[in-house]
Amino acid sequence: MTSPPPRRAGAGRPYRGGARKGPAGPPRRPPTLRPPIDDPARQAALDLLAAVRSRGAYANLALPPILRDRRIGGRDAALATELAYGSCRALGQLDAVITACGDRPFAELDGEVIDALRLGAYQLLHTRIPPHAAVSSTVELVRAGDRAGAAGYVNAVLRRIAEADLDTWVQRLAPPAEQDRLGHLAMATAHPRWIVSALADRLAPDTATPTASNTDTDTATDELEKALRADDVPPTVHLVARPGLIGRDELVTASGGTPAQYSPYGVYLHGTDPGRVSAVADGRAAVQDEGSQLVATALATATLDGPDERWLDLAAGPGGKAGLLGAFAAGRGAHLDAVEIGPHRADLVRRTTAGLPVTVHTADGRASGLDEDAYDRVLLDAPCTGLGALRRRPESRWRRTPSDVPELVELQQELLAAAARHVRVGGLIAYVTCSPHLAETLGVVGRRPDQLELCDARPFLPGVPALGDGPTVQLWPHRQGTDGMFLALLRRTG
Ligand SMILES: C[S@@+](CC[C@H](N)C(=O)[O-])C[C@H]1O[C@@H](n2cnc3c(N)ncnc32)[C@H](O)[C@@H]1O
Repeated sequence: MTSPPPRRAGAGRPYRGGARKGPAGPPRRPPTLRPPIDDPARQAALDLLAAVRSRGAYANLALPPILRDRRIGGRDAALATELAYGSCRALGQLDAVITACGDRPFAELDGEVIDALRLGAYQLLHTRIPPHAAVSSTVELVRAGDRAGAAGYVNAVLRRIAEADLDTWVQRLAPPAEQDRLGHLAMATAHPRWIVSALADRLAPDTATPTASNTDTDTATDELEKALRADDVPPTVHLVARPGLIGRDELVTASGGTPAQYSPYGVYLHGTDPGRVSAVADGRAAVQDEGSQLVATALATATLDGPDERWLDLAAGPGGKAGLLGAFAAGRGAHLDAVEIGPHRADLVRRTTAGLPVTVHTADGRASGLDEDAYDRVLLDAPCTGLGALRRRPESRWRRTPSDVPELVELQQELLAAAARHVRVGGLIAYVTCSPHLAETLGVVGRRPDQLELCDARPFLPGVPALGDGPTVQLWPHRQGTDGMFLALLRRTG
């Protein structure tokens, strides 16, 4: 049964706002004249949405200072975080519903009006906040803001949205799953279609073939949906006990956490602020996703013949893996050169590796001037789309575009060629991305320089389940609970 098309809201309303272009547009009230709004959580979420939209802020970096400066804590902080991050994650899906319910082209709406509509739509479609409270609280914020004249329009659109739940809107607006499986999943899980397609290609390359059975396709769709839904689950904080500096058991006791499942150095924190763990404050431990711990540990423990003293990290900022490798190096009489192109990020590497046998170089890894044919172990944790870490960056899925991929692949290939020049014959390179995209992972490794041979990486992640057929490794949030890290171990043969 098909649902009736939604009625559109807003006809006859006085609001005449459009996208603001330059200084023109309706006059604004000075901010100082705004009546105070007693809704700190929603106001914070609304301001975060404005920062993400108007100045390209990263939600996970911009929200903490907003909360801190306004002294928002406890339940209000939790609500602000849920509304702000949730709205960022669901952005494209919310916009589709808003577009269906409004009578004005989305592109012509004022930015502030869009923010309010997103905030209201998120509450209506993704939370248990009663619809009347979601609508009225959002309209109140608009009334108190710079676009007070749009309050009636926002009220009308939100009331129209409230007429149906999320599943109903997905059925109405998404392409039917039988006709367009990926397009339907994109709307249902609030992801851009190209990302759905990229994950589908990586998870089940052969279900796209005409010989794939319906059961294969159903199983692949189930797993794809799990992978997409995992992007909406905020990750547990993981700590790494830097080997030689603090034991894992000691860190468990000191932090009140629990031992990680797979990384021998990992600890899961459950609600404790890592900033309050003294071992983190003094550098014996650090916040680091378990997947990052596993790939760095694999490089440090992979079998190597000959000398094992000179290590290189060719794209090191902000220094998580350099910190772990530096701790391993300290215990083994080795030294790590860490290269990072961004001066600020290079400083972060210096800070996190202070006291360890690590030298940081601010340079382009493609032409760093460091010795060639010289390094025993090389990490190339390449700049990438970050599609394996979308759960950490709420707005990121909507900001990345497919056109980012070829540019990054070119850089990844150039950096891998540089790594191949720096490593000695018989030495090892770990090529790592926090993206499962085929072009950035198997594609780059498939076009590796001739002198690099692919080794089986799986034995160096002992105890980690679901690693597949090898020789490379792809970790997934929905399989191992880690970020979506890719690892290829490459040995130079000539
Ligand atoms: C994926 S991050 C590395 C993360 C790091 N390994 C960690 O665990 O904290 C990639 C880094 O490469 C840096 N980068 C980008 N292009 C580079 C280049 N041409 N040479 C060196 N570093 C580069 C980026 O600034 C970024 O800090």
